[in-house]
Amino acid sequence: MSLIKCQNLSRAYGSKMALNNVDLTLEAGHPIALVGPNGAGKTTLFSLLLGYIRPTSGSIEVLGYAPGHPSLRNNIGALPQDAKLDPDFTLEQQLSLFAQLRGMSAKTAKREAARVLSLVQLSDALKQKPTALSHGMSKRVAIAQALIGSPKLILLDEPTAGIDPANARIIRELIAQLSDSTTFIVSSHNLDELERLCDQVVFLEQGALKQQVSIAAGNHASHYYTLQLQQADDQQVQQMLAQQPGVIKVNIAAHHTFVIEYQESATELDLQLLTLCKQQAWPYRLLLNGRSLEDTLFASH
Ligand SMILES: Nc1ncnc2c1ncn2[C@@H]1O[C@H](COP(=O)(O)OP(=O)(O)OP(=O)(O)O)[C@@H](O)[C@H]1O
Repeated sequence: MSLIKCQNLSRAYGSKMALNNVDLTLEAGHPIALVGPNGAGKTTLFSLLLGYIRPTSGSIEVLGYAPGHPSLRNNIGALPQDAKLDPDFTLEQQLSLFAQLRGMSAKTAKREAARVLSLVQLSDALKQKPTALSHGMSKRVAIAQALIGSPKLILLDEPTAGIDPANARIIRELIAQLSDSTTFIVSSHNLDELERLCDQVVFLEQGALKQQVSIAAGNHASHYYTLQLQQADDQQVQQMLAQQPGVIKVNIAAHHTFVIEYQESATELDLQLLTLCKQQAWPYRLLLNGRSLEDTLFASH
């Protein structure tokens, strides 16, 4: 059984199609990235999966059930984009309450509150009220809430938006650590972060599913090198790289950064490229096996 199965899924707000005929099947496993420009329909998809809103047409199943089904109550958790905590209650009180709403006894719920707070490295804040927390800490508490009951699926809408690198790292490490038992779907605009975290990317644009790419180890790395120089005449370098044996195509991905697509048979191209840098006295910054997620999604083919 698939984790998520959407067939011809559409959702309109008035005349606006927020999602348009999306067919999507996702299996449980490593974290999945959900990306797309503002207004692409990411939050709408999350809201549909959680059963907060209903499709205008088409079908949607989570773990074989329609969203909102009681069997999903303990199997799906979420961090909404604008998660808010009640300023008047301690974290222990709030998280215990959420655990009780998921069917736990008061005693178990208290233990669960302590467990999830320790997962986000905030055990010391158990008796504190949200007003005592920084923005990054508040976000971690909101994520702790999504972890209550160890659901099989957790949807995280921009979990690291607006928080500092140290807090973002704690969140990333937590997602990686829990991924054996929970599948995370992470919506974010930070492609570098998603690339480090996720194996699969779902790309929405204007309500339509544009691409579904696998970035599992080596998968999108194959047959691409990314070469970055400290200084270069980009057009000239592009031309010379394109003339190398085994090279299919060279794109200028950014200032002084070249994505080189090559034939499988060109096994020594890395050496060739470094030799060329030396011969031409190009000051090189890095040579990377593969290409960035950004380039994978947005390169013109
Ligand atoms: N409640 C609503 N009423 C009317 N239109 C809505 C509503 N919610 C979303 N939309 C519209 O649906 C489209 C998809 O919105 P959605 O919030 O799902 O996008 P998103 O990909 O999450 O965007 P962002 O990256 O900005 O969070 C947008 O055009 C948005 O304006």
